[in-house]
Amino acid sequence: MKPDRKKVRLLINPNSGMGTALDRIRQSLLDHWDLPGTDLTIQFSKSKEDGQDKVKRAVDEGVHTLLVAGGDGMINSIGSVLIGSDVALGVIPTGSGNGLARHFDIPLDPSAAVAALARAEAKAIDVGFANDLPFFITCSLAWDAALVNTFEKSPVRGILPYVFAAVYEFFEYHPQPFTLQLDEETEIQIEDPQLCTIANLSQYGGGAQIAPGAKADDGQLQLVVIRRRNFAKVLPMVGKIFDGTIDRLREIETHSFHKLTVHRQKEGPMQLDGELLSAPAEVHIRVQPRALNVLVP
Ligand SMILES: Nc1ncnc2c1ncn2[C@@H]1O[C@H](COP(=O)(O)OP(=O)(O)OP(=O)(O)O)[C@@H](O)[C@H]1O
Repeated sequence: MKPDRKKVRLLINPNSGMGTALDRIRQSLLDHWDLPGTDLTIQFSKSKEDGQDKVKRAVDEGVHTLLVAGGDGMINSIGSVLIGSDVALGVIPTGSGNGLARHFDIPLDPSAAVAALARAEAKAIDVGFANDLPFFITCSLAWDAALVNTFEKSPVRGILPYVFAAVYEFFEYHPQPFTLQLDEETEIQIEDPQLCTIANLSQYGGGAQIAPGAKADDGQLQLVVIRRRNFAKVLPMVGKIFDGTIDRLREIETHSFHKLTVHRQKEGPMQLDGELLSAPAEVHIRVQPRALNVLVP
């Protein structure tokens, strides 16, 4: 069914630590979205599967705008169903990292986000795929993936446990050699890759900008690689990642590409939009240009 502009649906992740945000989101919806003639419905996404079923139904029912209150993991699971559709995805950030919302300057206060999205335009953004699994923000394959394992065990969310996990895994993670085949033209061999991130948007979340120059709709992805260094050399990089100047460091290699194959010696961790998976030794990355419509204020 063709989307009907009047049909707006809000899907809420009750697992993403919303606290009192729900009341404020409700009020902001009434103020900015519940206009005469609008068919506004609110649903909860109890799990990834439940959310995806509800989104499929929303698409079938001709919903035009799907607002999602959740973190980057939730956005990934819901957005995956919307790839290639005409539905506009509006992100109300209630997660801990909120990398997608930060990239697009969507207000981090959920009720302010609801208001800003009411005035936003839909913009088609690129979607990355790693072994056919979609990602909108980043995919990581080395220490930058392994640290998510430690972060997920932390009972608290936010930037501090993330930094703690990064330091802890810095000493635990043992790099394995990677061969990187970019667009069938360039081959790069790296004996000791510490960090190997593929970025569609600029940051992991929490303000940590790993690819400050990444553009959402340029039809390309960015590969960012850092070789193993001693801890004293890595420490100054932390400030650079937060002030958006990490790409000026000599130690960083950045390449834009459409297609990339990563050959590792053995299987290893993979991070997709903040979620940790185990991936085989060979990972195929590609981009689908302008495949997802996102509301950008
Ligand atoms: N569609 C979904 N519906 C309900 N829960 C989901 C969905 N997708 C993921 N989750 C789970 O919800 C929890 C919170 O995830 P979410 O991505 O919303 O927030 P977060 O992880 O704090 O945010 P961020 O990724 O921005 O740091 C996780 O346990 C995640 O596995």
